[in-house]
Amino acid sequence: MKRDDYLSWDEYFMGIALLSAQRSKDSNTQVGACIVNQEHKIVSVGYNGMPTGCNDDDMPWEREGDFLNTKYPFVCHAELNAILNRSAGSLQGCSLYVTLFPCNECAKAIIQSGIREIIYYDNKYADSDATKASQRMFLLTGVTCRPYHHTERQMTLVL
Ligand SMILES: O=c1[nH]c(=O)n([C@H]2C[C@H](O)[C@@H](COP(=O)(O)O)O2)cc1CO
Ligand SMILES: [Zn+2]
Repeated sequence: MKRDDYLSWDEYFMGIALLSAQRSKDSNTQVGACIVNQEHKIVSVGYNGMPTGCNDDDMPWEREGDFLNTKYPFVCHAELNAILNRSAGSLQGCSLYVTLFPCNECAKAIIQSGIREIIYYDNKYADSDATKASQRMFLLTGVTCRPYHHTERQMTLVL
């Protein structure tokens, strides 16, 4: 008999975004992203972290203080990493599963890459200007955004 409690596509791809977020060294916000093509094949994943070659232990992870002593000018966002990490092919028509609604800088990269759909898990900075700018650009360019529909499924991985 066919098993019926298998993961839906949305659960599967958001699950991979959530798992990827667990690689983040950011103690405040861990973000994961998973890019999927129209054939439901994963083409890339990413999480927020310092640029390759910038040692995590030598970089600031603070949120406040002098700008250059915070993480903000340095950290590479999960969505940008996922866009840049793909090994081959175009992202035209792809969907992005991401654990946090994209900021305006990532929105630009998302639009330029050809990604046409965003599924986001959390939108904790919904009131920020960055989010408002993203929404404006997504609306203008026809990139659809939908919140992830939580299924309340609990999963435990024994690693
Ligand atoms: O869309 C995003 N993608 C993403 O990877 N990030 C990262 C950058 C930072 O490491 C962290 C945000 O830090 P904080 O919530 O402490 O301001 O999340 C942040 C956003 C939205 O701001
Ligand atoms: Zn961003």
